[in-house]
Amino acid sequence: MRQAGERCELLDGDELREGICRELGFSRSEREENVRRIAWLASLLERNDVIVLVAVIAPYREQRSALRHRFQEMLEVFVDAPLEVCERRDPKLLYARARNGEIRNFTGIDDVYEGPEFPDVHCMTDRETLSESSAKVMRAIENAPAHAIRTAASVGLSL
Ligand SMILES: Nc1ncnc2c1ncn2[C@@H]1O[C@H](COP(=O)(O)OS(=O)(=O)O)[C@@H](OP(=O)(O)O)[C@H]1O
Ligand SMILES: Nc1ncnc2c1ncn2[C@@H]1O[C@H](COP(=O)(O)OP(=O)(O)O)[C@@H](O)[C@H]1O
Repeated sequence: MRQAGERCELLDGDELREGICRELGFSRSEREENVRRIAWLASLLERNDVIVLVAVIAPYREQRSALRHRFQEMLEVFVDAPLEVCERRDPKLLYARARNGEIRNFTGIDDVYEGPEFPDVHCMTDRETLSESSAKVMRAIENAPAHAIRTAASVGLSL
């Protein structure tokens, strides 16, 4: 996206949990607070015409839908894979640690994940390549009305 001249930013749950969300754990209220802070940051960036990719678990359907009104435009991307595929990948060995009881309240093992019923983009990562999944996301952003308006504004059109 940057190569295409877009102003964009990636907010990754993992990284923000070492920064502005440092003291938060994984109880329901802490996950909600984590997502609330990240959404607040994303809305500030959006206000400044930045396209923000928010890579968080955000496990609660109700909170995700409540956040929609905070944004001029929000696309919900479901990065989906069956549990057994996640466990096979296990790049950080967290599933293994959750299975042997070292980590409690782990999403998908002993904690809830309420998948979106009607995501704007559905990436079935066990059946598509990384570039197919990212192309889907890029297409959805390009087709989003707010993006079209911004692009038109930057070339001097009015919609
Ligand atoms: N108990 C438990 N459950 C889920 N995830 C855990 C847990 N403990 C640590 N981790 C690591 O934290 C990352 C998920 O953090 P998020 O901020 O995205 O989660 S949430 O939206 O607040 O639910 C997630 O990072 P990613 O692997 O990059 O998704 C995990 O590595
Ligand atoms: N289509 C796809 N989209 C996203 N990730 C994929 C896809 N296919 C395979 N993967 C793999 O899934 C894993 C995702 O791990 P990671 O980046 O740690 O995810 P997260 O930080 O979102 O939990 C990586 O090993 C990645 O290569």
